[in-house]
Amino acid sequence: MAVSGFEGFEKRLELQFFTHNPVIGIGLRELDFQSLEQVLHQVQCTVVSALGNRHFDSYVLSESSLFVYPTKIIIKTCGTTQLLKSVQPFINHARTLNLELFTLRYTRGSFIFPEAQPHPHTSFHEEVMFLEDNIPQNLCYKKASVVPSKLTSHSWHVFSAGAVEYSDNAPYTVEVCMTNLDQTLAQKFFRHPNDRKNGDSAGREMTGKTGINRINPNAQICDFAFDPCGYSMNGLDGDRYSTIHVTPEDGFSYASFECLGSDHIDMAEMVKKAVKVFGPGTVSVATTGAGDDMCKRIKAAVEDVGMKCRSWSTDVAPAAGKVVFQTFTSRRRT
Ligand SMILES: C[S@+](CC[C@H](N)C(=O)[O-])C[C@H]1O[C@@H](n2cnc3c(N)ncnc32)[C@H](O)[C@@H]1O
Repeated sequence: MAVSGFEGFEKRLELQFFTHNPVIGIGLRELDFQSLEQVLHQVQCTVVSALGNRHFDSYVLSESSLFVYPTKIIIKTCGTTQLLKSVQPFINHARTLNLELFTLRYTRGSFIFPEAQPHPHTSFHEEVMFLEDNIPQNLCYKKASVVPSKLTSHSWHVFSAGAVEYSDNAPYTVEVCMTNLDQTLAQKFFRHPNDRKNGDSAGREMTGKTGINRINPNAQICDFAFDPCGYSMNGLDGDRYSTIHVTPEDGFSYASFECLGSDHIDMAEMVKKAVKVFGPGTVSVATTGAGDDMCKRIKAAVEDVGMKCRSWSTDVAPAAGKVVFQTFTSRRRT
C-alpha cells in the first residue's frame, strides 16, 4: 500500500486469444487455480472471492478483479500492483492450451500517487516500452495514446495492439472512475468495528445497503468488504460482467464502475445508478468501441444526476476502435 494513501485508480489489461482448433470448449477456463495464483503472485495480489457461470469465471482480488472467458482475460488491479508482469505468464499459459494472443488493450486513468508506482508502472512511457517488449511481433497494429481532458489531473492512457484491425462487432466497454466521493455515501463502505462478519457477509450487506444490487437487478453478485474499509464486487449477467471497486478513505476517495456493453442492457441507466451510489465530485467515463449515440446517452444520464460535462475527447486506435473520454464535475460542489 502506498505510504501517502491507497491508489484507487486501476490498471486494466484485456487479452484476447484465438485458436486454429474449431472446438474451443472452455479454453482458458481450463487453467487451474494454482496457475492463476502464480500469475497473481507476480502482480502482487491474491484472490479473495470467486464466482463463475456458464460463460466465464470471475475473481474478486485483494486489489480489484479478474475475469476469465474461454478466449479472453480481463484483469484490473489497483494500489501498487505490477499488473503488466502478468502479460508474459498469461501468454505462456494460453500457449499450453493452443491459444495465441491476437489483441491486447491496456488502459488506466491518471494515478493519484504516481510517485508510489513501481516498475514497470513508473510512467506511461515505461509501461508502453514494457508492453512492446512483451508482446508477440505479429501484433503489428499498435498505438499508444494519452487522451486528454479539461481536468488537468485526469487523462486516459491507452495502449492497444492487435494482429488484426478492430472489428465493429466487438462488444464495447465502459470504464467509469469517480473521485472525491460524497462523505456520507463513502461512510457506508466502512465496516462497523467488531461486526462479527467475514469479508463475504459484510460485502453482501454493503451491496444491499448502498443500492449496488439495484444497478443491474439481473446480475449475480460476488462481493467482498475489506477491513476496516473498502469494497469490491463482480456482477455476472449471462456472458457480461460488471465490476465495482471502492476506496472510501477521505482525502483519496475513489470508486470505479465498469461494464461490458450489449444491446440487451440500458448502459446509460446503469452508469447513472452507479454514479448516484457515490455522489462523486469528479467523474470520468471512458467508452471503448461504442458509437456516438451511446456516448451521448451516457453523457445525458450522468448530467441527470447533478454532474456537468467538462470535456469530451476522442481517439481512434487500429486495434481498439474508438475511445471516447468524457469528464464531469459536480454542479453541487463547484
Ligand atoms: C481493494 S479495494 C478497492 C480497489 C479499487 N481499485 C478502488 O480503489 O476503488 C481498496 C480499498 O480497500 C482497502 N483495503 C483494506 N485492506 C486491504 C487489503 N488487504 N488490500 C487492498 N486493499 C485493502 C483500501 O484501503 C481501500 O480503501
